[in-house]
Amino acid sequence: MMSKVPVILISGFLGSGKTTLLLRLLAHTRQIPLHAAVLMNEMGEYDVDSAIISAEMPDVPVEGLLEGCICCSKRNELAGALHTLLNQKPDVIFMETTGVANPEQVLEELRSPLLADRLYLVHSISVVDAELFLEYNSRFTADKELVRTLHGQLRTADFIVVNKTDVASVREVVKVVKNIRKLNDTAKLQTTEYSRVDLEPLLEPVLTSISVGAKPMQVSQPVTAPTQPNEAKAAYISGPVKNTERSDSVPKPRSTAFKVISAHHHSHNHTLVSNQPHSFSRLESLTLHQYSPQPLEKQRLEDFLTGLGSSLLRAKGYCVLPEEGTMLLQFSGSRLEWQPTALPVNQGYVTLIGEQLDKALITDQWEQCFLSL
Ligand SMILES: Nc1nc2c(ncn2[C@@H]2O[C@H](COP(=O)(O)OP(=O)(O)OP(=O)(O)O)[C@@H](O)[C@H]2O)c(=O)[nH]1
Repeated sequence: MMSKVPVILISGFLGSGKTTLLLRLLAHTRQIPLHAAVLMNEMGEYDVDSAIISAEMPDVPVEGLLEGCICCSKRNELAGALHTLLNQKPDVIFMETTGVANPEQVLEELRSPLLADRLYLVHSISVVDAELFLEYNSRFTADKELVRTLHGQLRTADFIVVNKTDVASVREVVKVVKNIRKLNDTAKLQTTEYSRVDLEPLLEPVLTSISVGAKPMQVSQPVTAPTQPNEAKAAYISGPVKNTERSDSVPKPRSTAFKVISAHHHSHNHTLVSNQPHSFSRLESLTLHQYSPQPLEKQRLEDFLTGLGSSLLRAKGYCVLPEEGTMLLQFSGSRLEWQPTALPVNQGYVTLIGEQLDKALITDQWEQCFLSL
């Protein structure tokens, strides 16, 4: 009989720190060493997160499912992608969902006959942005489908990472934990920053499966609290918390200055996948290409992104800058991060994810970034 491969599912809202956690897990599996494979699901047309992994760990097999969620529009492609990874005979498969995926449907798919014979879930991890959790909660109240998704991310988890505590006050963190506990009071919960969590207990079932031969397991045994936290700032909470521009000299036709590659409206039609009532999310993505002989200046791009205001929830991509070269751009929670990358990128791009994005205005503003002052 073919042995089953353990799966660790990582979900959580946009920009909460899922890929940051995944990179830590991958680095750790490499040390053990375990042969890990990754299924990456992205809302945009480009697989930024897979590129990050490939740049850091080129030997890790990654399958990307783009422009849709594995919980709805990409659900029928999930089995195929997982079987491709299974052919590489991994010791463990990490699945990272999009920030707007409901893991409840993903778990349902994993239990389907096509997959249940080959895979078993050892952990469902949910990563929460401590700084924005409360804000998103009140902002999206009217979006029933999104609320269901956010709650689904928490309810299905056996391990919850309350991340980004460096940019949230203690009061906020306490409130966030309190809110999470209303939805899930059994999962292990760790508050931390940059997804620094105790990795050993998370990987323990994987090691066990290898030593004793894979045996199916139901979701999900709570993660064993570590005897010694390996990060000073990380803290385990095992139960509910009680307290707390333009030169006319080089005019450019619009079409050469930018390119709107895709505009994806994220809509989960739950009538297709379950008996849930039909409802829609207003979140959408838009990919813009760096496509001009005019260099893209860092400051202009930063002004462009911050100028989009609160409708922009997340932006990521690779930009080729005149001085710095190719840089990975990450924007979440009105914070912008640049990281150098050795990844060969011919043409830069930025994927924007937001609420009711004014595409005409955005593409016009994007064009302005490429025009001489
Ligand atoms: N200040 C701060 N930034 C963080 C922390 N964790 C991650 N980040 C940054 O937040 C941004 C998003 O992190 P990711 O790990 O890509 O988040 P994600 O959940 O995979 O995001 P999506 O791709 O939108 O699903 C990156 O710029 C990270 O460096 C943290 O604890 N504190």
